Amino acid sequence: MSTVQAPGSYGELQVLVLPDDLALTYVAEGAANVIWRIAPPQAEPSTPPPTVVEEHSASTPPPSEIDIPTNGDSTRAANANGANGRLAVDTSAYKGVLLRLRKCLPSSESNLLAYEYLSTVIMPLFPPGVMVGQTLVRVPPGLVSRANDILHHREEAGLRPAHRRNLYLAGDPRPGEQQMVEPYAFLLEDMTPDVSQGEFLLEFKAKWLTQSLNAPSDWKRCRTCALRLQKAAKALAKGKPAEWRGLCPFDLVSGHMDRAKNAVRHILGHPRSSDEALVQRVTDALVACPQLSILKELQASLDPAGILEADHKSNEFLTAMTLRDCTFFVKVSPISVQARLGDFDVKSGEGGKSAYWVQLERDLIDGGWYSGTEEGELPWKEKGLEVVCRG
Ligand SMILES: O=P(O)(O)O[C@@H]1[C@@H](OP(=O)(O)O)[C@H](OP(=O)(O)O)[C@H](O)[C@H](OP(=O)(O)O)[C@H]1OP(=O)(O)O
Ligand SMILES: Nc1ncnc2c1ncn2[C@@H]1O[C@H](COP(=O)(O)OP(=O)(O)OP(=O)(O)O)[C@@H](O)[C@H]1O
Repeated sequence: MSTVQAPGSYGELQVLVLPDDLALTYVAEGAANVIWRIAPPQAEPSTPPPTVVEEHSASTPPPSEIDIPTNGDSTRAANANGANGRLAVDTSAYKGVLLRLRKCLPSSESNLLAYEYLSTVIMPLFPPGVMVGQTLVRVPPGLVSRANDILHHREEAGLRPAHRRNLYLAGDPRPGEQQMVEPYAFLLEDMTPDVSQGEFLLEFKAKWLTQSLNAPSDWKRCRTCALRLQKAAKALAKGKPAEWRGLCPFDLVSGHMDRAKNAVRHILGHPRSSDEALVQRVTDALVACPQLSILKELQASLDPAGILEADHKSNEFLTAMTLRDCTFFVKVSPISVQARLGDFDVKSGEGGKSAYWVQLERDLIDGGWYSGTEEGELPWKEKGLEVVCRG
């Protein structure tokens, strides 16, 4: 796929249908989605294996596969950017994949729209193998209902994070459950580390890799550090603890080993940050990975006017904002470091977000957060603790 197609011009899409009796295990959740490990149901020794759900040629769709009619005329399988451009799914065991089910959050996009955006806008921007592989699948309502039962049980047992309670999965048709239509879900390339092999997973956002074009010419801080300090000052004013030291994206892409290592120490966190060999290994891998330079270039080229002047309805600008908010998943093993990009959430600028972006930028400029002239007795104003970024 080498051209960007506008959403809406999407071709006929072949989508895998998951069996509704898959075994589900809760893995994690964010604000908008819950991640599950899936496995075939326990088969009786004499019964045939469960319905095989995998890719077939367009001319011979299996019974478990459906076509979504759309307004284009091409046919494509609903897979996005796995190791070689497609996510291979071992459906006999669903090995190497996780299931992502969407919560009933009205502000989030439907999975079909999210997939359309991902495959027509985002995926063509990257070479194969640099994104977390994703596949759109159809989920039977019974599967969602069982997943919701698990969430209810976890909540009753006090196992669900407090700030995630009272929000359940979309697509559960049972009366009494939160109602939102969502027939689709994603299979994701599983980045879970094998801790028994000494692996661990790092998750971080590289945020703004180039300076905001609206920052004053005598800026001392990058957009990400300026905003972090502004947020920290607000928290401190309310008597809350605040993390004001963090990853400076400019260090990561500076081309200077010492600065890049400093950024990686923030990503690794304590106590891993004091393992110099590990810091060096992860830094070498990140500075060599294609994702950072691609993100940096795209963020700049897709937002050439700056957030105060940009057309906030243009796909280019909105994609630049998406690329400033995507997540790095970095699996570190004793012998390798594997980086993938994920969480390319569609930004629409709607619901007051566009106005928020403008106001935030004005506040950063007018409040002196870029120039380092903000008012107040703040911890980073002490000699030796100043937060100053370099381009
Ligand atoms: O405003 P920022 O730069 O702090 O980014 C927001 C993120 O904050 P963080 O990465 O923690 O600094 C924020 O992340 P968290 O919710 O803090 O995890 C969201 O990703 C938010 O996007 P949206 O409103 O969900 O579309 C992000 O908002 P936008 O990317 O739409 O500005
Ligand atoms: N491909 C993956 N491999 C391993 N773990 C994953 C994967 N995708 C997500 N996770 C885990 O699940 C968590 C929640 O997933 P995800 O970020 O998709 O949820 P979300 O609701 O979109 O998050 P947000 O709060 O950013 O909206 C992640 O923080 C991560 O720990």
